[in-house]
Amino acid sequence: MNAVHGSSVAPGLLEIDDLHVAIGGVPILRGVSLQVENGTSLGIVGESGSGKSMTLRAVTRLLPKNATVSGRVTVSGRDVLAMDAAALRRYRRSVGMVFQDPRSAVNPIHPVGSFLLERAKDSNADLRAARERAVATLRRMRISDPEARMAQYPFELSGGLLQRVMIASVLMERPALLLADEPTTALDVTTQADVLALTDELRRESGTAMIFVSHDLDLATAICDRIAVMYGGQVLEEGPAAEIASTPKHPYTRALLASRPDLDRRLPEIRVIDGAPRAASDAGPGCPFASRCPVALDRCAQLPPPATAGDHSVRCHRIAEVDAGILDAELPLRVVAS
Ligand SMILES: Nc1ncnc2c1ncn2[C@@H]1O[C@H](COP(=O)(O)OP(=O)(O)OP(=O)(O)O)[C@@H](O)[C@H]1O
Repeated sequence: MNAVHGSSVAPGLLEIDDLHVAIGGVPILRGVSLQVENGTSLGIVGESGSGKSMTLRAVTRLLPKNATVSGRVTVSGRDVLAMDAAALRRYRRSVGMVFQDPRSAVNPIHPVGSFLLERAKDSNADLRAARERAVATLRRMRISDPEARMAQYPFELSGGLLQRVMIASVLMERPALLLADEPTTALDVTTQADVLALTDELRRESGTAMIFVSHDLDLATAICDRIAVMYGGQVLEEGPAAEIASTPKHPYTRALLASRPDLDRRLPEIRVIDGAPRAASDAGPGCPFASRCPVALDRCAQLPPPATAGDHSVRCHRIAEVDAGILDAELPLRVVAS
């Protein structure tokens, strides 16, 4: 499923360049640079508090009032940070957004059909055509008996079904960009996989690019073209999903992979990385992972700039040794259960 589309030469649909966000003077994002090309998907992965959601919020300027922002965010060449209120409203309407809890995004007192029709009408004034389009989209999302579903209220639908309705309604408008923040975290594992596979299928059909935020590296590598690994408000590694999954380089990415549950062995426990994640607000100029990193050196007190090989970049002083396999014992990709 992983494929890298587009050319690294063509300008991206979305360009984030040296983005800094502070809230009430507390640094949250510390120089995030990312690119998403038309029709491709980027997974942003990291532990809680690493700045994934804040990055998405900065893309739509949905930040707290006391936030200060610097850097550049451009979408199709338009400078998002410089938009006036009217331009920002238009721009936000053009971006699809899906959040963790579908119930928070729908009005509980209206049937789901009214919500879908509202969206279908935006691009088609004819009510009958809008209804047909809404029903077809539900069917495409493999929702059985879509006409009956249209008359149901949100509480009558399971979380998985309601999230599928939400995603269908967002993709119906064929946005150039879909922002999905942990869209399946509230669902059980099997439903998660189904919903994500369908989302990916539909977004590819409509040529929609996606940023998929998740703490689950496996899930993100399964559906995204590229992966950015964030920690402490910074991107520590970025590259093609298949490469990140097979040859992760940053010690933090390796720790994330090693700490996932071992499904092959059906071990129920989830292993965690030793130590607590560090918030961007606590980090100095050094690598934010240094205090938990098994191979940290004194020089990790300064985070190096990204070292790029092909289209895979990593911020780590020990990258040459990682590449040479010298640190494999200290940075295992599988932790053997004791
Ligand atoms: N409204 C806010 N005011 C102040 N700090 C905030 C606010 N929202 C988030 N933060 C802080 O910003 C940092 C990044 O938060 P963010 O929500 O982007 O993390 P995340 O990686 O998405 O985590 P999670 O997976 O838990 O959602 C955290 O340290 C968080 O405490």
